[in-house]
Amino acid sequence: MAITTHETDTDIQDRAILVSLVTDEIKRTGLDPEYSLQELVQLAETAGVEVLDVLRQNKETPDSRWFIGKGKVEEVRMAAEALGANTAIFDQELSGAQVRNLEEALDLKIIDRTQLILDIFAGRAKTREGIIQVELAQLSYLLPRLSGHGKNLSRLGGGIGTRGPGESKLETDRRHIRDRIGELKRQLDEVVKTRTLHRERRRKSGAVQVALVGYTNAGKSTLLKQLTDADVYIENQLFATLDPTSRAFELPGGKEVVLTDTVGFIQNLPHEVVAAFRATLEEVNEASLVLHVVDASSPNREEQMEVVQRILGELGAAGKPQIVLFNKIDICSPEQREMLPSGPGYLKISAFSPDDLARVAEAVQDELSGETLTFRIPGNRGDLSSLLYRVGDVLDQTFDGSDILYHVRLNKDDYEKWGYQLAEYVDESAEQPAEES
Ligand SMILES: Nc1nc2c(ncn2[C@@H]2O[C@H](COP(=O)(O)OP(=O)(O)OP(=O)(O)O)[C@@H](O)[C@H]2O)c(=O)[nH]1
Repeated sequence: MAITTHETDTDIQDRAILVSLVTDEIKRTGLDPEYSLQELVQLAETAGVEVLDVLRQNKETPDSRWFIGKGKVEEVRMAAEALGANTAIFDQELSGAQVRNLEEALDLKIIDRTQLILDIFAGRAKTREGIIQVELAQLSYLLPRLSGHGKNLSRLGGGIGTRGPGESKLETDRRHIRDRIGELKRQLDEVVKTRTLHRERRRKSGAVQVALVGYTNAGKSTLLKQLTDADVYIENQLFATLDPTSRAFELPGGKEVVLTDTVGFIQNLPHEVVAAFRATLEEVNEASLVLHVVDASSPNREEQMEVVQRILGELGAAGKPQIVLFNKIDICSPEQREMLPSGPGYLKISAFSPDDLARVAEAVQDELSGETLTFRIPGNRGDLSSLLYRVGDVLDQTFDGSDILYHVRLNKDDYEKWGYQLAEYVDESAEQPAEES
């Protein structure tokens, strides 16, 4: 028997029917709806939901009242009754009216993909910044979906879709929610300011940043832990990491860099999430190097890599130097291994293999170490001499008439930033000192 949505016991186990509507528009995007649905199953399980059945419909356009066709509504109702479901989760975004109509027709709690992701985020956020960002994303999502009386919200029972902003808060009117959004944005601005100060401090201290990015569940946290011995939360679940975690990571040459794990990416990452998490995600822009962790064992590896590149592009980080780490090679089939691209910028690894971790550390060191250049600086340009000392590692200096010759080791990122001032002083005829081994 279906449990009605009037229940308020927060311990109720959500038992859900999953529903996917494949419209012509979705077909045009080229995204695989079956893959999306598989991911929805994983998301639901991550949120602690028991998935009872999965129903699909193909339809040119969504129904404006129920999203799916009327016949399909009846099918969902019958399945829910037969299996004892209390929730229906839709793989696509629903409008407020569609949620209300479906609730009425089915007497089930109605959740869509975005709400499910936001709900997982709400359960995971730990830092103040993360908590503010999730609430902001949830309220931005809910505001345009509020009915005049907020009826759909007050009918929500316990379990998924109800974490984060408390029910009493949700029952208040739109103005109240707008005020709260304004307040959260102010709080977030404060947090962002503090974060910017920290970044400035890190930059001044010369700490080099390396960002781990990747599709959710690719193994970013595992790598962070393995590379730095950090105590990091790892789960075979989506979005185990929500708040960015930074740890010192020592390179083989002894230099320390700051390694940061960011929130996992996913296709159709709700735009409320991207907007609210922009400040966190933009940490990637501060990095000198991006380590793109890929689950090489996933049958959807290529789509996942594309999603990550697209989101990096949206964040303005597409041009960053990048090393692709094909992770979980230990569980890849020989065919999967063979399909992987190889060459510079690609490594095939298992996060559990010490040898592979050493190769990662070496690749990071090589990528960051940059090159040694000789600069011929006129003796009266003390400003350029001090710039060289500030941004590079001056190996030695010799006088040549009124000029000073500097041998300087510059990392690529610094050279990109400062090179324009120094480029015309590079002395290409000078002999480079031998590389340190
Ligand atoms: N077999 C195998 N499993 C791995 C490897 N690396 C990570 N895993 C497993 O993959 C799962 C996900 O790992 P996480 O490190 O939590 O992944 P994540 O990318 O941080 O995930 P999000 O927090 O969702 O972004 C865990 O069960 C890990 O134990 C690997 O090299 N080989």
